[in-house]
Amino acid sequence: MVNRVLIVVSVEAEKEAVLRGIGKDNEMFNVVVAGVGVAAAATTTAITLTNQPYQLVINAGIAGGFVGRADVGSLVVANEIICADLGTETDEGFLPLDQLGLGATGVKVDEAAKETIIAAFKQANRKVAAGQILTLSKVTGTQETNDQLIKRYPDAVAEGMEGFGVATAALKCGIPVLEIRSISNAIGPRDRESWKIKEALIELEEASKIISEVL
Ligand SMILES: O=C(O)c1cccc(C(=O)CC[C@H]2O[C@@H](n3cnc4c(=O)[nH]cnc43)[C@H](O)[C@@H]2O)c1
Repeated sequence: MVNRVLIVVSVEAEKEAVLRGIGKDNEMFNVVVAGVGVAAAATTTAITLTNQPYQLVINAGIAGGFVGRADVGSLVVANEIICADLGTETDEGFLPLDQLGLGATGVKVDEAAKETIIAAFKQANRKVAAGQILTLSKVTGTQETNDQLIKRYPDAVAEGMEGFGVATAALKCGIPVLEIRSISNAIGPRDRESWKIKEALIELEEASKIISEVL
């Protein structure tokens, strides 16, 4: 049984969806809006974690799903939170920070909490995929970048823009972390009109309700 959980989202609409799911007076959870991107996510998470004790941090929100791995309208749960653009370009391709000996680019999630939540999603007949969730500082908008990412990360299911920031802050504060997102769009050539944000927020609400029942 987890006593207090911090949920970090990037925009107000995600916070509202999460609160509809968990109940707005649920004292077990604190939902904070960090803003978009790793810097906002890391600083907000670190400041919040130093103000009060927490037993778990969850980065939640909407995300892009890799085609064939995570469909629009489904849920994704990270087994590892990866910063996919921290490193260097070379003539032979991208080299991540860890291969340069300069630090880690992945944070493992809390295994027990992850398994509990995946089982609960399945029990509730939600469509869910588990795998790496990539953090990028820009949304993938071409087929070429999509193809490079799926080649570099065969286990990746989705991409967002905050996970690694939240995870790094949680790691440095010694608090376990999860990343859970609902898929609003397929990753690939930019087609903003096709994003199903309303539907993804409804699914995020469903996911939050289930999370509040099992944690
Ligand atoms: O316009 C709206 O109503 C609205 C409501 C909720 C969220 C948004 C966002 O734009 C959230 C940005 C947030 O979404 C993540 N995201 C979603 N799809 C992708 C993607 O394909 N690649 C990377 N990130 C994605 C990301 O974490 C952003 O912070 C708008």
